Amino acid sequence: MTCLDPWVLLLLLLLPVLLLNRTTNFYFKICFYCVLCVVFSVVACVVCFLRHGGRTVRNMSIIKRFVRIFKYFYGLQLEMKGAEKLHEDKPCVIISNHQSILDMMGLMEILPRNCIQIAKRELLYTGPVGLIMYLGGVIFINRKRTSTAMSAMEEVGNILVQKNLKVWIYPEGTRNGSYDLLPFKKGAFYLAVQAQVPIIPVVYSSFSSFYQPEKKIFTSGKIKVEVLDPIKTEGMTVDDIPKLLETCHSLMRETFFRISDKLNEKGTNGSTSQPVQ
Ligand SMILES: CCCCCCCC/C=C\CCCCCCCC(=O)SCCNC(=O)CCNC(=O)[C@H](O)C(C)(C)COP(=O)(O)OP(=O)(O)OC[C@H]1O[C@@H](n2cnc3c(N)ncnc32)[C@H](O)[C@@H]1OP(=O)(O)O
Ligand SMILES: CCCCCCCCCCCCCC(=O)OC[C@@H](O)COP(=O)(O)O
Repeated sequence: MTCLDPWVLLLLLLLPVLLLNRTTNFYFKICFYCVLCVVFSVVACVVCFLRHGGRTVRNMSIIKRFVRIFKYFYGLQLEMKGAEKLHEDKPCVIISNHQSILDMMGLMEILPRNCIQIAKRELLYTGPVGLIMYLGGVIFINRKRTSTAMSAMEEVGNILVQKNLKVWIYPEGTRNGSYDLLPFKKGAFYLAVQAQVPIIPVVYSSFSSFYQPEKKIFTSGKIKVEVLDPIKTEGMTVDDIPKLLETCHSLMRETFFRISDKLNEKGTNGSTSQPVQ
């Protein structure tokens, strides 16, 4: 027995109490999510290096396998509709709503082959997590400098068709936990029009039925995912971008409301959920 043993014992006795308390349970789950990301990233980095020797989008299939385990720890169920639309072997721009760091679980559940993602540059500096993103071929953009972000995305546009790639972009440009979509940034639409490839919108239902950071709620739950029909951009020019953006935004917003559980006035999950049609 070492002198630390009473403390370990105390912690073990306190653990059920901490896990039963809503606030500590919330922080525990978030911390555990970060720990999972870091630990799995370290392991995945080694596997990626051994398998492909460096940065390539093919590493995403390895990353996907690891991240798909996360949902079991959190009791999350994902219900997909129209996922086959993403797997056609053609270049496209995929846009989806972005609610939280938890999105990554939903992303990896449905991510097609040869699909790169656009992320904010700051994520590159998150140690092993940044390294695994780099190895997976994620394109990092500096949101504070529109011109460099635009040219990084333009480069993606140049190779999209040539290398038969897909690109996944969060057009809201930031996480948004409110029960609505933010106005869209324009980069994804410039990219699609520039490369003359279709846009495929993907909508995730609101997490607020099981995850509300402001109320420290994080329970098990279900995420509905709906892949909408591709929107063609062939023949479109820069002048058509505002209308294209508006069409995508309203289609996604409509779908978001339809598949999300409505909150009641207390901000908790009510019984007004609508089934996916
Ligand atoms: C094994 C275990 C592993 C565990 C670990 C996990 C590893 C998992 C691995 C991998 C998962 C990866 C997951 C990644 C997730 C990351 C999520 C994020 O980081 S979300 C933030 C970054 N994303 C974006 O920001 C969206 C893209 N943004 C844009 O497209 C913007 O439009 C941007 C940055 C290009 C410019 O943004 P602006 O804030 O300046 O706003 P605007 O209104 O769009 O543009 C300003 C002006 O520039 C013009 N413009 C924009 N793009 C243009 C273009 N390409 N050409 C010409 N003009 C353009 C516009 O027309 C506008 O002009 P006018 O105001 O209308 O006059
Ligand atoms: C030093 C180790 C830290 C480890 C932290 C691990 C955290 C896991 C992060 C998983 C990647 C999730 C990507 C993501 O969702 O990033 C948020 C950005 O999209 C938007 O950023 P913001 O809302 O504009 O701040």
